[in-house]
Amino acid sequence: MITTVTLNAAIDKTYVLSDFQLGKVSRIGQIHAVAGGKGINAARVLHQLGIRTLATGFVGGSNGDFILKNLDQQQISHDFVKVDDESRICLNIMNASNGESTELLEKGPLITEQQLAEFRQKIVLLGQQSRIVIFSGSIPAGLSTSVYAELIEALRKTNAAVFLDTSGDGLIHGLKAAPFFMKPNEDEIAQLTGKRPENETELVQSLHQLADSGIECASVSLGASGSMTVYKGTIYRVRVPSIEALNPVGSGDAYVAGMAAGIYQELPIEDCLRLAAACGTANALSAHAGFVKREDVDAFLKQIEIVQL
Ligand SMILES: Nc1ncnc2c1ncn2[C@@H]1O[C@H](COP(=O)(O)OP(=O)(O)O)[C@@H](O)[C@H]1O
Ligand SMILES: O=P(O)(O)OC[C@H]1O[C@](O)(COP(=O)(O)O)[C@@H](O)[C@@H]1O
Repeated sequence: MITTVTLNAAIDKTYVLSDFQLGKVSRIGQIHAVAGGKGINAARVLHQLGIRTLATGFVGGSNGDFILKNLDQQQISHDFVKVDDESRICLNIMNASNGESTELLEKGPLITEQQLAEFRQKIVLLGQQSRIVIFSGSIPAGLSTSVYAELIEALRKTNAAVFLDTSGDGLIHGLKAAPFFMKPNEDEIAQLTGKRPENETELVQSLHQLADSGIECASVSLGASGSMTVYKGTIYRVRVPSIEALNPVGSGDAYVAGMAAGIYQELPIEDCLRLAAACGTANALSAHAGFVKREDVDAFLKQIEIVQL
C-alpha cells in the first residue's frame, strides 16, 4: 500500500471564467469542487492508476466533512485525524480567455500538540503497512516547520520509503531527514540551495547538491519543459510532449504519484520517470486538480523523451 499524508487538506475549488480581471465584477461559468491538498491529489491519481492507496492527515469542520464524503464517493480509502478548526478552501481562478490560473490558498486549521501526537501514532502504524509514505503540501497553523523532519524520523523504524513534496522552511528542515525522494519545482530548489538555477548546467549542479545531502532520488519539475532528476548520482533530462494545457494545477502532485507508482511496482528508474512525467502531463489536460485518465497516461508514456546527461 502507498499512504499519502496531507497535513493541510483542502477543498480544491476551481472557478472557470470567460474573462477574469482584478478589480472588476466577474460572473462564474463553471465551478468544480473536490477533496484536495497535495497528498489527497496524489492519492486520487494513485487510485486512478490502480494502486492500493490510503489518504491520511488532518481534517476539520464542514469542509472536512465534504473532503471525507468526496473521498468516499471516489472510493479512496482514508484515515484522518479530526480537528476542531475548519479545513481550508484553495481557490483556483481559471481565466478561459488566456489559460491563466490564479491560486488563492487559505492557511488552514490550527492543529494542537495532542492532535499531532495522535497523528504521530497513526502514521507509524500506517508506515508499518506501507511500502511508500508520501508527505505533501503546506504545514497548517500550530505545527512547527520541522514537523515533516520529525515524522520522517518517526518512520525510520518502518521499512517505508519516504517521499516529500513541500516548500519553504518545511522543505529545508525535511531535507535534513533525508527522504528517499523529493520533487522541488524551480522556486523550491532555489529555497533549498539558495540559488535559482539559470540554465541546465546550474540545474545539474543543484541536483548534485541535493544528492550530496543524502537524497537518493530528486526531481526538479519544470512545467511544460518537463523535468530533471538525479538518481544514484546519474542525471536524467525528461522532455514532455507539447499539449494544450487546460489546468496544470495538481500536475506536480500527479508527477509525484506517478513516480511513487513506478517505485512501488519496482519499475526500472527510466520507466518510473516516464510514468511520473506522463501523469503530470495528463493532469494538465483535466479541469480538475490531481486527476488523470489512464488512456491519456498511456498515450503520453510513448511520447516522453529521456536522456542521461
Ligand atoms: N503545460 C504542461 N505541458 C506538459 N506537461 C506539463 C505541463 N505542466 C506540467 N506538466 C508535467 O507535470 C510535471 C509537474 O508540473 P510542474 O508544473 O512542474 O509542477 P508543480 O505543479 O509542482 O509546480 C512536469 O514536470 C511535466 O511533466
Ligand atoms: O499545501 P499547499 O502547498 O498550500 O498547496 C495546496 C494546493 O496545491 C495543489 O495541490 C496544487 O499543487 P501543484 O500544482 O504543485 O501540484 C492544489 O490543488 C492545492 O490547492
